[in-house]
Amino acid sequence: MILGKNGMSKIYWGPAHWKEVFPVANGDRQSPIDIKTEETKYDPSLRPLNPNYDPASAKIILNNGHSTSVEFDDTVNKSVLTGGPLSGTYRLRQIHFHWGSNDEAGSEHAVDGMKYAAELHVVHWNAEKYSSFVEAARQSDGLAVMAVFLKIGECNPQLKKITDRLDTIRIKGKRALFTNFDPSCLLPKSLDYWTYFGSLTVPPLLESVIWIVLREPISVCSEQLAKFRSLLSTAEDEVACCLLRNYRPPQPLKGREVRRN
Ligand SMILES: CCCCCCc1ccc(S(N)(=O)=O)cc1
Ligand SMILES: [Zn+2]
Repeated sequence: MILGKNGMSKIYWGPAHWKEVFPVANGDRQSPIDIKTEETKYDPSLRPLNPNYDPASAKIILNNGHSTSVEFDDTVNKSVLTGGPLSGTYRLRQIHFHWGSNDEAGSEHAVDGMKYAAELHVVHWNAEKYSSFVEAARQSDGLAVMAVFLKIGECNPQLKKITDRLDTIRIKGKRALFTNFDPSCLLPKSLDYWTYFGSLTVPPLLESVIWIVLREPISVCSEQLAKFRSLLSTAEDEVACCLLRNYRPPQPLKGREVRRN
């Protein structure tokens, strides 16, 4: 572990320093990106997205210090994503969020330079070809992440199921039971999407993600976002520090194509 002058591990120094520990940060297929809609290419071979989730797969909600996630049982093919740009069946692993210190920014992907207030990531892995999430995370077609933009507006009753539990997992490392939850309830009406080949947006930044970015945002109100910002990035025995922002800025496209259905 490389420690910085303030004794913090370099990872927590933020995106500008990640390349010192993870050289792939300067790779050819890094995420997120700014999607320039005029340059996206219609691809008739892209199929409709087909998310098929069982609410019983939901297990726990946790605060890992850099986001809050809901973890699902991915030992069987009970909650899967097929269709879209994907060949084969990708198994649901977890969902998590990215947000900013105010409502003006917080999403990781941008659309024509515009950032939304937050972004939901629905993380799946290629269980047809690989035997575990960690193995899949090292393969170029190992992961599929569906990104949903959160736009400031009406409070979102479906998101309330998550924001109402955040006060029980304020401290890094805390987890709580969280079941009977189908993440499809957080998807917009339209499943139209952009898709491109990219990476994890946090260390180890592995270039193993087929990104599927939904074009229609869902709504979130300021009060709900404030609850995400009140999560702590610190553990019990540390001086409390709020998780005010956890988004990586857009990365160079390096010639990649962004397709749309
Ligand atoms: C070898 C273990 C890898 C754990 C990677 C966990 C992770 C999953 C998704 C994302 S995100 N923001 O790109 O959707 C980031 C990190
Ligand atoms: Zn993410």
